Amino acid sequence: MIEARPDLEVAPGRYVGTDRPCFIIAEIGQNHQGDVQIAKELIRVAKECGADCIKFQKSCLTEKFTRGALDRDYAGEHSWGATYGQHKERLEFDKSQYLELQQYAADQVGIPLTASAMDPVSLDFLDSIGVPFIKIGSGDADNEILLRRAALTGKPLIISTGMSDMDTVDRIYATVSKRHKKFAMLHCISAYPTPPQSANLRVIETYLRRFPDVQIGYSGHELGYAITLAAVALGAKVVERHITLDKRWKGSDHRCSLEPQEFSAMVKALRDVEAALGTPVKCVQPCELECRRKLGKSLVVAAQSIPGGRTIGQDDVNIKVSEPPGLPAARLRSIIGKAKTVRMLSYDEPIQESDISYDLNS
Ligand SMILES: CC(=O)N[C@H](C=O)[C@@H](O)[C@H](O)[C@H](O)COP(=O)(O)O
Ligand SMILES: C=C(OP(=O)(O)O)C(=O)O
Repeated sequence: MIEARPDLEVAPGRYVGTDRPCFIIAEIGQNHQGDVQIAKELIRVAKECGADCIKFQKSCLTEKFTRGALDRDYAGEHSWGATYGQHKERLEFDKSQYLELQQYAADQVGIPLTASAMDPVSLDFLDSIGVPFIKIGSGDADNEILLRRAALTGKPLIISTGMSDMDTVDRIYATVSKRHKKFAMLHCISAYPTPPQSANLRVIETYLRRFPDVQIGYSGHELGYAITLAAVALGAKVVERHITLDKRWKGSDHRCSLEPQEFSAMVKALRDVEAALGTPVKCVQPCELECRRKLGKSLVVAAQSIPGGRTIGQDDVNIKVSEPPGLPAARLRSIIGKAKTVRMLSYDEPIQESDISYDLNS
């Protein structure tokens, strides 16, 4: 059971909350290949697919990595340079490119743009260009310095919790909630792709119980989107998935990203799942009435005939599909030994309300 928790305004007028539609982030990440035109195409396509927001990853490389980390060899089929630093440099947009993309997203496409802040300089940069919320990726789930600083901006935060244990997640909650509660935490497994047996979606339920006053979501890296739909069924109110124009492209994330057709199908299926979750109250739905009229069972006369004025006994009644329908089968216990016939009823006749009376003294 998911209790009410305060709504989180993640973009002007767009709230994440228990009774709100799930907020879907299309993570472009580095899938733009370092090309602004591809990035724009991805922004346009993400909007067409029904995403609520698009996201990049912003790093200041010398702030995020040590010299040694930048200089390490990074040969491989998904590498854009001989060293990790060269590879990352190629995939990083600068300030003017961000501003161009931000303007494009706002004016030409109409979708909010944000990015994960992967170091303090990038955090300040994103804050300065007025992104609607700041994403903190799993790589910084245990980075108390960045989390504290992100919380101090006062901006809404969406924080992923891949590569973390519960102590780390508790620390994220403690660090940020000391400043404010305008944040969501996303269950995430940082494996590309994530094997289904490692997705551990029940963690979402754990988070919902353990953190009753913040929003909970899911950032998925599995192949396809069935597991993401299950996350929504378990209560995720923010969903993040990578989007790509072609899964076969060079780059570490393309393979476990969703191509436009698949992303669209996920959004549609996700909206169906949300609608289908409905309410916990069991009741007959208006759309079932047609079937109930055709195949719902009625109380009918089992005996050859029942004279008027007799208290209806167990052997007098059967339950069948009847035309016209009679009293619903569920009324059985309310008439046996309690109701009297007001006229003679014959075999197979549906018993109607007007055919019986109750002796109030019996
Ligand atoms: C943990 C984290 O940051 N994960 C990100 C978000 O999911 C990923 O997009 C990485 O940036 C990407 O997989 C890195 O690939 P490479 O190392 O080839 O640039
Ligand atoms: C690493 C990121 O995300 P996640 O941890 O949710 O995959 C990110 O947003 O940059």
